[in-house]
This record gives sequence, C-alpha cells and structure tokens, in this order.
Amino acid sequence: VKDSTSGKSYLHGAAIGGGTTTNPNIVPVHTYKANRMGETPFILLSGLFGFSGFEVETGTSFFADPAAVSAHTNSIKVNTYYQNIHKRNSIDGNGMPIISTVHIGSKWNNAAWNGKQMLYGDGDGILFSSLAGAMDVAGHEMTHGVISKTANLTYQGESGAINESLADIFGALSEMHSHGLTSPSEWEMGEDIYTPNVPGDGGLRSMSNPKSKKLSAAYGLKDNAYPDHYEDRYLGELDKGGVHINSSINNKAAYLISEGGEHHGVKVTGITRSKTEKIFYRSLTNYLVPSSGFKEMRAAAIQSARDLYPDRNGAPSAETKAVIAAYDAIGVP
Ligand SMILES: CCCCC[C@H](S)C(=O)N[C@@H](Cc1ccccc1)C(=O)N[C@@H](C)C(=O)O
Ligand SMILES: [Zn+2]
Repeated sequence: VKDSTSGKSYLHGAAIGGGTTTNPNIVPVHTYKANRMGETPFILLSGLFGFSGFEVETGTSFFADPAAVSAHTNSIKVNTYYQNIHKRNSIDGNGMPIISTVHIGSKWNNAAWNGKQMLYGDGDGILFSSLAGAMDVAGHEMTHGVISKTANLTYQGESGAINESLADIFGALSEMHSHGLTSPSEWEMGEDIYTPNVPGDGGLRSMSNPKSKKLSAAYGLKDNAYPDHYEDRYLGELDKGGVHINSSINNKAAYLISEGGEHHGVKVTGITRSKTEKIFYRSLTNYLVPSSGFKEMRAAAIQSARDLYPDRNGAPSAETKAVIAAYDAIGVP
C-alpha cells in the first residue's frame, strides 16, 4: 500500500481472525476511518506475524485510504521508538492497543489525543494537508497518551505548556530517530503537512528558532512571534493560557541541550539527541507531576542529567552543564 506522505509502499500483512499474540512486543495497532452510521469495524488482527493489527470498516478498504495507512504506519514507528529507545511497551507501558481514527470532522486543521486514542483531521489543504501524514504529529499525540499515564501534566498554563513541549520534543525526536536527521527542518513541527502549497516554510512551530514563526490567527495574537525566552511568555487566557505558545520556550531548551548554540548571551555545548531524549524521558517518568511548570521542568531535567551522567569529583558532567546552561539561556531560574 502507498503511504500518503512518504510515497513509499508498504506491505501490510494481515491474518484474518482473532487471537492475540503471546509476544509482548507486538502491540495491536488499530486504525480505522471515522465510522459512518451502520458500518461496523471489521478487525484484522495480525499480531501473530509480527505485524500490528488494524481495524477497518467493513466494506471500506483500508488499503485505499492513505490517511488510514499513514496513521497506522506512523503509529507503528512511534511505538517502535518508545520500545527501542525508552523500553516502553506502548502508551501505558503495558501493551495497550494504539487506536487512531482519521477523517475526523470536516477539513479539521488539527489532531488530538482524546484520553483514549489519537484523532486526525484531514486539514483544509491550505493550512494543513492530512495531519495523519506527519510522523511528528503522531509522535506528538501519542506522547500526550504517555504523559497521561505518567506525569499527567495538567493541560493549562505552565504545566500545559510543558505538556505540549514534551509532546513536541518526543514528536520531533521520534521522527528524527525513524527518518534520520535529514535536515535541520526535522526540528520543525509538522513540516511534512504544514501549508502544502508553500514549499520550504518549515512547520507550524520551530524548536530550533521559535521566533522564526508567527502565532496563527487562531490565538488572536496574529503577527506575534512564538517566544524563545521565559520573560516573553504569554500570560493571557487564550489557548488555555498559551499551552501551544509557551511550549516553544521549553522546546528551545531541548534544542539547545541536543544541538548546542548561543542564546540570549548564554553558550550551550550540545550533548546530542540520544542523551537529550533520555534526560527528558526520565524527567517525564520519574520527576514531573501534574502541577509541574517551567521551574520544576528545569529541576527535573538537571536531576535526570545528574542521575544518568553523574558528577565527577564534585563537578557536574558535561551533560548536566548543558542542561543548566540551556535553562539559563531561556531564562528559567
Ligand atoms: C482538540 C483540541 C486541541 C487539541 C490540541 C492537540 S493535543 C495538539 O496540540 N495538536 C497539535 C497538532 C500538531 C502537532 C505537530 C505539528 C502540527 C500540528 C497542534 O499543535 N495543534 C495546534 C494547531 C493547536 O491546537 O493550536
Ligand atoms: Zn498537543
């Protein structure tokens, strides 16, 4: 089948019938189109052959629906990332089924995690093409699932911005892990599906240079740039207190920790993506709690770095130094 994004063809094996695999590493992945009245989903469970199972509507061919194929393929890639890199078996760490539904709403320019599954809009073809087509979107939404099973960060204000930022961080890093860091545009969010008619304009948000993007009119703050420093954080009520706005401040810290750079006069020596993702995953699963904001995010990341890359004869490791410098650089005390 053709994946609508990469254009690559995938062979999706499927065994008709029930039965769950005994292999804990195979997680049934269900992808189906939004159910129209009267059609019942027909389950193809193919865990036995190392493929993931998927669910399609009776009479509607999964194979003819690029959005369903993309949502399914991206779910597998993100799940593989969490299993291989963080030793986490699916969203709950316990092999729970990963369910996606595509064609949500009409020309919906969004995707979401509804507490149980991922939902994808088709986009309006101007702002977005089908959001199921981007792996970093799948990684973003699936990470909301992981967050809900771990720190469960409250989705508003500062904790909501950290929630959104971690969703972007693991969305981007899982995509880079799977596709390789082909270009700096991988530190953009949604670059594969954002403004399909405008080539080369990156994604909806930039982690490497948040200010390079203007806030969308949706937040009623047209022409404001995304912030890249805590002093420039948005303090209003729009967007649940700016969860998609202030997330860029923490995104910048993650970018600096991984890639290094100089920001607001502070120099950070990067420690690479593979160490950065370990520090944030440990922060998420060991230290952050529902009310955690920027200050607690800084402390959790520093502690996680110390745990993973211990001080040597009383001096912080290079990894810990990078985390401290990055949070200094974005102005989080
Ligand atoms: C239903 C209510 C809104 C849910 C918001 C979801 S979690 C979300 O954050 N979606 C992402 C989708 C995305 C991800 C990566 C790249 C591009 C787009 C998001 O950023 N949504 C923006 C458009 C928003 O909701 O403001
Ligand atoms: Zn989100």
